[in-house]
Formats: sequence, C-alpha cells, structure tokens
Amino acid sequence: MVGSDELVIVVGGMIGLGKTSVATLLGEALNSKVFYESVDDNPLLPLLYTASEEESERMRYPFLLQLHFLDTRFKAIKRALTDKKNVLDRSIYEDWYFAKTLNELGRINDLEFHAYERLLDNMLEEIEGMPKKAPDLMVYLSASFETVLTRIGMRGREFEQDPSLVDYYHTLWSGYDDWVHHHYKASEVLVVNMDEIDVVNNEQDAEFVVTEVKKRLNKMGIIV
Ligand SMILES: Nc1ncnc2c1ncn2[C@@H]1O[C@H](COP(=O)(O)OP(=O)(O)OP(=O)(O)O)[C@@H](O)[C@H]1O
Repeated sequence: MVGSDELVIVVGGMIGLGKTSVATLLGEALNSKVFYESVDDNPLLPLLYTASEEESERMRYPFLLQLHFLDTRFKAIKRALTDKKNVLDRSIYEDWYFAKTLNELGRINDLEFHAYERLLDNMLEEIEGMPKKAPDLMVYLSASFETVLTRIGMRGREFEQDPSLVDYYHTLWSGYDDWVHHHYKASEVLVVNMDEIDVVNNEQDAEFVVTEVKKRLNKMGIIV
C-alpha cells in the first residue's frame, strides 16, 4: 500500500495542453514538490523546430535533443522516486514516443534510435531496481487536434508557431492516445479531456481536475 507521503504522479500529454499548469495545481493541492520540464535552458529545442533540414541532418540535432531529454528526465525521475511525494511535468516514459515519431519521420536514423532504446532500457532497469520503482499515477491530458493547435497558438512560444510544423504536430497527436493506452505500462492512467477544461482561467475547472485525481487515488487506496 502506498502512503500519500510516498505518492509520485506524472503529468503527460500532447504539446501545449497545460501539463505545467496541471502539475503546479496538483503540486499545490497535494503539497508535493514539482519537477518542471525546462524549456528555456535547452539550446537544442529551438533547433529541432527552426534549423534547416540540411543543417539538422548534418548536425544530428533531433538525436542530440533526445539525448538531452533522456539525461534530464533520468535525473528527474530518480530524484522523484527517491525523495517521493512529487509531481513530474512529463517524464522519461513519454520521451520514447517522441524519439520513435522522429525516427518514423526519418529525422533520427535507425542506428541512432536503436542506440537510444538501449540507453533507455538500461536507465529503466536502474529505475526498476530502486525501492520505489515507478510512479503511482499518470494524469494524461488529451484533446482534439483543433484544441492542441489553438493552445500552442495561444501560448505563443515563438519557435513552435511556424505553419510548416502542423504536419509534425498532427503526426505526434495522432499516435499519442495509442501510446498511452497500449505502450505506457509504468502506472495507472487517469485521462483528462482538455477540450472543455481551462485550469488557468477557470477555478471550477481547476477544482474539477484536483477532485478527479483525488477520487482516482482514493480508489487506488491512497487517501489524500
Ligand atoms: N522528447 C522530446 N522530443 C522532442 N521534443 C520534445 C520532447 N519533449 C518535449 N519536447 C518539446 O519541448 C517543448 C515543451 O514541451 P511541451 O510544450 O509539451 O510542454 P510544456 O511547455 O510544459 O507544455 P504544456 O505545459 O502546455 O503541456 C515542446 O515544443 C515539445 O514538443
């Protein structure tokens, strides 16, 4: 039985749906530390979006970016599972889906992807050897493609705005639900439909999400 003081929650889902806001909200509601996905100190991320195809291919930016994420997420999940009582804004489990999509799009080659998978397996084995081996719950934010595009546009992060990225977003979006339901096995999953939910501007929506998470945890025998 997991005590509420050992609880680890990961927040997942497509780009722009509000993982950071939901992670903050849950951190406050459950009195937990939050590990944020850091975008500002990641020099490789804008390059994934803005470098020319030729430069990206020559410099291997998509692969280097995956190594960067693998490194930071491994650190975060190890700390979260050791310290306990944490909420993570995205996690190591989800990055594989990005890497696989970039491989399918030809931006990461097969040799790179296999090297990535071996490194990831090795890291996951380390995690499974820890006293707390996995998160307790993934809160998965889901939405229509229209909502995703609206939210990415509203957030206005400059390097994410180019219209040529819509195909990339659609490819990621179209396999995301399948990834969470058929590939992700580390914990139970609570799906939150973000089409009608705005946790930032609507207090009732924020309360609704917190209540849903608490209800699920209680059902799992974790009293919060
Ligand atoms: N493994 C990865 N490979 C490629 N890009 C990634 C990866 N992980 C995150 N990103 C990118 O990093 C950026 C930040 O991620 P994302 O927008 O999902 O989180 P966020 O800024 O916290 O959004 P939100 O909080 O609104 O859900 C996005 O452009 C996303 O595509």
